[in-house]
Amino acid sequence: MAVLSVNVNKIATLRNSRGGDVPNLVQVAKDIEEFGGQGITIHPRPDERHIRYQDAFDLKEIVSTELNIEGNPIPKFKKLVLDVNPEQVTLVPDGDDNITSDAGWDTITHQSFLKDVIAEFKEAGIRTSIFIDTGNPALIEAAATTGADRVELYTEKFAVEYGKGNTGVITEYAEAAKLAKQLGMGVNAGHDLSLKNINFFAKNIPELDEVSIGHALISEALYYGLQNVVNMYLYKLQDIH
Ligand SMILES: CC(=O)[C@@H](O)[C@H](O)COP(=O)(O)O
Ligand SMILES: NCC(=O)COP(=O)(O)O
Repeated sequence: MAVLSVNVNKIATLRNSRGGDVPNLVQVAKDIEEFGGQGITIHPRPDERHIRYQDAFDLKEIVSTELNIEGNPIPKFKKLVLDVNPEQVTLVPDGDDNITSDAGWDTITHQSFLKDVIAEFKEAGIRTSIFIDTGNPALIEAAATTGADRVELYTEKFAVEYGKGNTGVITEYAEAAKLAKQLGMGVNAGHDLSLKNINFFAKNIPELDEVSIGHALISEALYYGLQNVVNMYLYKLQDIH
């Protein structure tokens, strides 16, 4: 069964909206683990509009499952990750002013940059993952040459097309996952995964190691409650192969 890593960016967004400490990010992360969550994901952005760099240190102290830090490896992000030493780092090619992540890496153009960054993180004992688009096998092949442990399949297109009933979109994800595994990499996935689409996605991607889910999960928790939602995802991910 794929590991469920809960992205808590939106908890930090809510906290920051009042400038205080409600909700308390560390407590929410502890509760998510208590409810069955198998990982905590954060994506500190350069303007720290939701996750602050200090949050990464605070979470490292208490996360007992797996801390995954996502971001573009600009110098201050690299330093943060090396100082915090999470279980996993996911490299995402975001611009500074991105509203959210909107593309995977061009692993061909940035092959040597990624190789160097990945070597540094691996040296520190941190598992590495590269955020990647599907549909072009050459990008997965180039990802493998960087030494990355895993790829994270960027699932926005899947979510949009599946939402319109175009279930055939899964083929490019299935092929990308299969190729990544053949090349010796693990397979993560994320972006816009939700209670509506997670079961179909996971059922069709037997190679799936981990999903990171935030925006939809926190929105769904407004209706069902956080504990129920975590368990609904676990149920939809369990033993489906
Ligand atoms: C890498 C990725 O897929 C993103 O979904 C990201 O982690 C979410 O970031 P925001 O919460 O800033 O939209
Ligand atoms: N890596 C994807 C992630 O952490 C969460 O993305 P989203 O569910 O907030 O779209």
